[in-house]
Amino acid sequence: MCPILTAFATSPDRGQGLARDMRVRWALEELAVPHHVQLLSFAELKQPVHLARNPFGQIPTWQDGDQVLFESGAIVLHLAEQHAGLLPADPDARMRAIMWVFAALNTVEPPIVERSMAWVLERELPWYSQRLVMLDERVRMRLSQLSAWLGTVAWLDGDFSVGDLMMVSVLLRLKSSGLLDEYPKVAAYVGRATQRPAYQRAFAAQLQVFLQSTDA
Ligand SMILES: N[C@@H](CCC(=O)N[C@@H](CSCc1ccc([N+](=O)[O-])cc1)C(=O)NCC(=O)O)C(=O)O
Repeated sequence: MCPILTAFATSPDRGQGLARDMRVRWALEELAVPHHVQLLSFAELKQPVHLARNPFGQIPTWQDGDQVLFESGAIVLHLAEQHAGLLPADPDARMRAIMWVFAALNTVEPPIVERSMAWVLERELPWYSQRLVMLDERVRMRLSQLSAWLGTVAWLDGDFSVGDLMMVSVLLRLKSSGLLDEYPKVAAYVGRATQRPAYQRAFAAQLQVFLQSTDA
């Protein structure tokens, strides 16, 4: 039985690859793991059968036989542990790659998501433009720090790893903001990663879902 990844049947991002199944799709392609994608409607997310997989009623989830996981970070790390290619063999380098996954999810993603959700939920409110200045500055701080860390290296810590996959996945949510372009080293880093054939295959697969949906 092929493992199953769940994803949106109709993603609000209209095929831009911003929903969090994309980072799992990317890892699956990097690791060449056969899998089936089960597409769920928003209503199905909240049905008991999916809540049994993820109590928060969200995608992605990963089901491999009796094992069921939710949280894209946990799924990606599980895949990286199970299959060679995204985690170094050296124990210290391995832990540093995992460290960068947490940095992506816990330090870099929060200001990016807060900025993105403010646009979705607050852009009509009178104080939005003032708040956006602060939100942009908090994102710029992380981009500036990443830029300084990257310096002249290709990836965050040695070879491309699960840490880079997660960091780039988080940064891509800034694609339309223009903020990435203010930091050429970070923009080039994201560009390098999205040129990877595995990313391209994963992106094409999720785009196909949108193109085949009634929303296209
Ligand atoms: N921490 C969890 C969060 C998962 C999550 O946020 N899932 C979202 C989709 S990815 C988040 C997302 C949604 C849309 C865009 N977009 O750009 O349109 C980007 C990201 C979801 O299922 N939402 C449905 C719900 O909560 O009812 C993880 O990393 O797996």
